[in-house]
Amino acid sequence: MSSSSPTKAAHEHAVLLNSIADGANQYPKPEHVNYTYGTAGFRTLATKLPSVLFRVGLLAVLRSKRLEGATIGIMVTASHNPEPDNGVKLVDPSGEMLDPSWEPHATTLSNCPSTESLISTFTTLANHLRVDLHQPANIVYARDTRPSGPELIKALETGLRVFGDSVKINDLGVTTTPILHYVVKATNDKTAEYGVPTKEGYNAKMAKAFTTLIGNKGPLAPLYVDCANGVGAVALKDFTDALGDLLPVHPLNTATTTQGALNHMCGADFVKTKQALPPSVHSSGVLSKPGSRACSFDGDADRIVFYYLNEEKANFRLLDGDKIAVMVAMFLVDLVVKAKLDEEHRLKVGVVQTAYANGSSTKYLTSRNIPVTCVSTGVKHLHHAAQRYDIGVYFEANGHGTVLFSDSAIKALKAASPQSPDAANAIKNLLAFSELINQAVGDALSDMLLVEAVLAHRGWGASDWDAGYEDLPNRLVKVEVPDRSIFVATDAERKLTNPPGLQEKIEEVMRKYEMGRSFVRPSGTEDCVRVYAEAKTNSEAENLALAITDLVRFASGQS
Ligand SMILES: CC(=O)N[C@H]1[C@@H](OP(=O)(O)O)O[C@H](CO)[C@@H](O)[C@@H]1O
Ligand SMILES: [Mg+2]
Repeated sequence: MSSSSPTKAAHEHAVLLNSIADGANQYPKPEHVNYTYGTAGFRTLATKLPSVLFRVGLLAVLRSKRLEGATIGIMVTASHNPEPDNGVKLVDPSGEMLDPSWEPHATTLSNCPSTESLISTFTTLANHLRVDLHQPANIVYARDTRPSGPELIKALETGLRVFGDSVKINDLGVTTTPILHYVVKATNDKTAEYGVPTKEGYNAKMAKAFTTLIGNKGPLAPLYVDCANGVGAVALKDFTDALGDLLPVHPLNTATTTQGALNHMCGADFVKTKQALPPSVHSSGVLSKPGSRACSFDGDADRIVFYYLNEEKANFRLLDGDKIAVMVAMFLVDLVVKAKLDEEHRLKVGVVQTAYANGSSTKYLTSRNIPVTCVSTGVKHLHHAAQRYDIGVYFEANGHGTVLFSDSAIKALKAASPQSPDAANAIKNLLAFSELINQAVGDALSDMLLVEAVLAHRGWGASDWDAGYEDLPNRLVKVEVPDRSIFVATDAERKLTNPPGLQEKIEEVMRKYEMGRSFVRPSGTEDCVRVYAEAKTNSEAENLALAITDLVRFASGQS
């Protein structure tokens, strides 16, 4: 579009509104559905989402135009949720989640009941946000393997195309959430240092960093990877083709086109919540060989958990996000010490957790003088808190996390003049880790390589890694309540301020259990309240969870 004359501009604006109306009429909003852009964007049954996708397309273009054509990402996925669900979230130019101040705009647009109200809300929004509609826009999008993906992408593309030639689109096809984040970040990186903004660029960058880190320590022991029958299977295949035989990867649960298979009885969420092997991994027998370890991705490959069978009793042992954070933070602290940077450049390594982190992990870190910050659930909170350290390690217990290196940390490492070959080696490795680890978002594939690289450097197997600390037995319970909005949490969601009096009751019950800790918060992604409980023994954790669940039911009017 050009703005050569006021009449022409008015005409172009009218044409735009007409084409929005045409598109909107193809994708009417279903009645009686109320959408919210939450922690993970929009997420619900896929059949309810076409109108949302069309409107998200409009919003993404507004955001890109507002940011002078910076590339905005759109990911169509419902992660670990069941196959009939789907979802969509926006990615900001830095590769981070959409700026929270724009979340309400997404919610407002998606809830306009008619084409007319959509047009008027769009116009108001564009004015209010001071978007110059003549600016160009750049959008990159991708989807996971869900069967509903192609239809939803069509709706999204209809939303993008109403702007005509002013919008450039880059369709990454079927790929993981973290690869989409990587491409967004790399595309917007003016220095072109982050990497080539393609899937191939991602694979090449990681293969190079991993090769630097493993050197002649490879080939490593075989690793079994449960891909949750999702997009991780596709990405893993592409990556291992690029890597060669340094890490012999054996993918499991790769049935990406089998109906109903996605996340079904497998994947990181299954393993973490059931605290058990996926039956398919169990029956494959791959873990019965002593020293074997495996990991599970979730449906869009942004989470990972590891596990193995302990040798004496063949008991299942989970190595979750907390175990990853602890091992990685301890290792990076050691590398920083070895790097012997000058006092003024000494890098501060810190860990960010949520209230779901196992109490033993927090205790282990703090007793070793590693600073720990606790923040509210949701990656955006962790990510921002991690940015306050030179090297910020953040993981949710469920396996979603990464390690952020600040710009000044990278500068200090690049400028350092090492005093010894050991120091030079530590600096080289720290820089290689900063390349290997996805700087935009938690990434199962990158985290898998991170864990394997640390294990290789330590000379550890899974049981050595596990030996650091013993998790407190814990339970996570989903409680369905008539109205979860009455539950209001504070203090990084460790306490409730509402319903009145409930927090005192929770604490009274908690005190009865040795090492008991419990908290209640409304979910940001599902219509439920979550109860977390941990205590010294399994049965105490179970009983504490039951007692707190009863309190929650009672407080919400159920008996
Ligand atoms: C206990 C738990 O695992 N909560 C998950 C879940 O959030 P809830 O707000 O608890 O529904 O989904 C989020 C998005 O994927 C993830 O960040 C978070 O860790
Ligand atoms: Mg996920």
